[in-house]
Amino acid sequence: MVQLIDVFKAYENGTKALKGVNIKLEPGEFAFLVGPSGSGKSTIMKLITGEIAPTDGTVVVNGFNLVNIKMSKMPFLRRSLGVIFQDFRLIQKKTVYENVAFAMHAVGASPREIRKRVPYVLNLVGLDQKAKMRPFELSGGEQQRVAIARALVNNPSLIVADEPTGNLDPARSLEILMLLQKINELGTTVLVVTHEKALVDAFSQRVIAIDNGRIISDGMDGYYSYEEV
Ligand SMILES: Nc1ncnc2c1ncn2[C@@H]1O[C@H](COP(=O)(O)OP(=O)(O)OP(=O)(O)O)[C@@H](O)[C@H]1O
Repeated sequence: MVQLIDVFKAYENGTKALKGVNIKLEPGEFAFLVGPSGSGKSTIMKLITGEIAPTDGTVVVNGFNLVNIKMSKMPFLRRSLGVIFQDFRLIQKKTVYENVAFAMHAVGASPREIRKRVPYVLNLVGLDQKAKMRPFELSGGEQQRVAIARALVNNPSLIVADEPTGNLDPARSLEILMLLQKINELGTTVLVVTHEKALVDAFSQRVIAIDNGRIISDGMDGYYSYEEV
């Protein structure tokens, strides 16, 4: 599903963001990626979405080897992947329904498929009653749930979320992670970047800890190794 093998990333200014990273995420897994600011979390997310390329090593996502992927294959990778950001990135002029429908329209879904699927995902994230509202009329937690519905609507096999609770209060953050866990239980692989220890501790899930471009622990034991650094 996701495999990083001996991945190195040096940015153009010489910053060595990743120094030999190995991560394997099996289909259907849920994992947190944690680490201090500047440790390389976003770099890993950008490698997985194909936004940037590694300097060395191999990145395989949903069966696509991103090191030598043909440009013509990129839409297929993108379709198999849902991405969630800290700042929601919704279209303010569109309603909740339209924001989610737009993601289906963009990949060529028929109006009939859109009419069937959008209400289903809005119901899944608990927003079926707010379909006609626009993002500015919603709370932060609700806006993030729209973004989750949008990420889910094309039925991706993997969802990656980069600090999805960074703009939310603790109660809303917990709700969003519980929703991502529910989506995982329905079969989608989920990788969540966060630096909020309390949140990670609230879940019994795999925690991959990175520091200074290297994986320093990976398992179900939570944050311990990370705290000791
Ligand atoms: N485009 C870039 N050009 C040069 N250096 C970069 C670039 N993006 C990130 N870096 C550097 O790479 C390292 C890892 O950055 P990255 O954004 O992956 O960290 P992070 O763990 O996501 O941090 P944060 O929690 O603050 O978002 C840092 O030293 C950062 O300054």
